[in-house]
Amino acid sequence: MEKLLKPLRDRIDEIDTQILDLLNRRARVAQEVGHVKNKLDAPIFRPDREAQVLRQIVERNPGPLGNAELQTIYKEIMSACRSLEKRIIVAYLGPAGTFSEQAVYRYFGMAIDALPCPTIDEVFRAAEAGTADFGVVPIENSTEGAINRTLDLLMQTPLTISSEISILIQHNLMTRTGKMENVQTICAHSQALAQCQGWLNQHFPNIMRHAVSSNAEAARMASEDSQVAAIAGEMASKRYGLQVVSAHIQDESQNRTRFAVVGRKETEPTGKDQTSLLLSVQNKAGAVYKMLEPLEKYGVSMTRLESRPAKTGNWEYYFFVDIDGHVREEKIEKALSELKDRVVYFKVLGSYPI
Ligand SMILES: O=C(O)C(=O)C[C@]1(C(=O)O)C=C[C@@H](O)C=C1
Repeated sequence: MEKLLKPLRDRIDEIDTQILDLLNRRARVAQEVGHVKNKLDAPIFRPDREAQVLRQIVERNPGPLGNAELQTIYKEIMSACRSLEKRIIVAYLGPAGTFSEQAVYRYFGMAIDALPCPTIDEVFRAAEAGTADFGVVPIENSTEGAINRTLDLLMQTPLTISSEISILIQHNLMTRTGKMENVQTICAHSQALAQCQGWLNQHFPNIMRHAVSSNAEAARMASEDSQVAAIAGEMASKRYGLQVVSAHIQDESQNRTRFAVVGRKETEPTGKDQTSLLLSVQNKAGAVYKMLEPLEKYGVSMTRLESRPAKTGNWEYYFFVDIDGHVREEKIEKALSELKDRVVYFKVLGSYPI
């Protein structure tokens, strides 16, 4: 067999030499881009440009490699090139090993410094103060609903949303050995226990369940105690050296969490963007309808409308609205300038590629 493989592997080696050369050529050009940006004091990370590169890859892909796999590879290539310009710091809701951390690496690639923060407030503060270049915060979970603290902080922050990431939340049951023989307790965050309730009732109805501060904390406990099993995501199993007993045990197979990337710079238009708005109207009949009328007039499609009770002031609700398009597109500008006159509170949270 080795004889048959040898010539094929020689060809792979040869191609790898070429790829290596091309990657380093690409990296040197990125370094030049970095020098130009430094001179002009321009932002190093450009979500709009990275989105464009990823779209081009899909458009030009002749196969047999799949689009999603190539995009993963390209995210890492750009992450590595970007880190030669500047290694960016990304704050997120810690501890390490959570789905938030997974979202950070999925979006920015591995060549960054991830900064775990104890609360969502701290994530915003780190990005506002410049301790971090960006923050990654959960906005909404498809089974648990909106993350209220994030929505409240988005209202107050000077930061803008520069991108959005959606992560499929897949829970694994894990122990030190990959077996359940000695396990007395299954630990996880209360939300994870809730999301896996049906599966746990069916498979381990007699093992005690214990809610802890995070799934990563459960994984850390399981790594130190063979009587503990943890429910957590892939990142936690890697970080704490655990073996998977059973993968993807969540009751809802399409359990997703959306995260916002918040930063101090606005994202440029790419031609395929979304804008997030925060609005409020007086509590009068037909006010919400009137608020949205300009969107219809200019043919702007709304992809999300979520209401939150206001805590102060003379109105009762504020609305998180996502629309298709970038604030710098003419039709969006027109629609928003009319919409502004019909509301008591108006804030553009950010425009970013979809
Ligand atoms: O085009 C740029 O502005 C670059 O800095 C290059 C590059 C890349 O590797 O393609 C790297 C970082 C930016 O976020 C966008 C793209």
